Amino acid sequence: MRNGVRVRGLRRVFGDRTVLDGVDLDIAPGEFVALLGASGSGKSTLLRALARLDGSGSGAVDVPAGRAVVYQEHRLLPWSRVWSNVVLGLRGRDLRQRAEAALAEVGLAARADAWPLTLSGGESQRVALARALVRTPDLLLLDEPFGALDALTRLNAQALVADLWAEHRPAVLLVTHDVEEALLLADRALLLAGGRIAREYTVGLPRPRSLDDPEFIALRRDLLDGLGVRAVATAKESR
Ligand SMILES: Nc1ncnc2c1ncn2[C@@H]1O[C@H](COP(=O)(O)OP(=O)(O)OP(=O)(O)O)[C@@H](O)[C@H]1O
Repeated sequence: MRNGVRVRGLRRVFGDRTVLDGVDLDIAPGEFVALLGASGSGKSTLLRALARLDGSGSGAVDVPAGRAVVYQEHRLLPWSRVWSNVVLGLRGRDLRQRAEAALAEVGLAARADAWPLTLSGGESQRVALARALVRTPDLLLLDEPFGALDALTRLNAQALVADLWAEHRPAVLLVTHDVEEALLLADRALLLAGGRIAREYTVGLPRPRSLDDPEFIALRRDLLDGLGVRAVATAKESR
């Protein structure tokens, strides 16, 4: 059976700085959760704990064994062809076929034999998504995966992630600075502040979501308020 995420009382201290101070977090199987918070609030630290890349915290962290992480920078190996990057570290037969199937899902079947340096930023990020998909994760951890993309490419990448999530239904934790991105994609948006999940917003809007929906706009304002950026929101809305 698929399982989700259960974190209780997670604390992580760097030197004399307590970054995570008793985080409780649940993500149900198949649920899409966005994590927002000020720069330095500990979002990536929490994501790394869920990825089990950092075992130095205290508290209980239960996560599914099948996990995949996508970072802001795609981390493709330049000396390996695209398909081989997708299945990097995997063993078994049919690796090429599995890579091609995952690349087809992100619209890059034709680039299987390309070198990573010949790809655009958006294409590289789609390869990174294919590399995550091919592992059929129960938990997909996305650390600002679209942060380095231009606005249009970013919108396309968000739509792709929405489609892939609907198709495969992993539990997702998406770390993002982008309130609209969180509200377009997530079932819940969490605000990390003071080392804890300080606020939680349920995004009960039907998908696909529209930026013009009055409920979307109201939620966006709430979240920006929570992040303490009301002035920016007002300026943007009055344009
Ligand atoms: N390995 C480390 N050693 C020392 N301090 C660290 C380490 N990793 C993170 N920190 C500190 O912990 C705090 C939280 O970092 P983290 O990267 O989790 O924040 P974040 O919310 O993801 O920030 P941003 O939105 O800017 O990416 C920061 O002050 C950072 O300097």
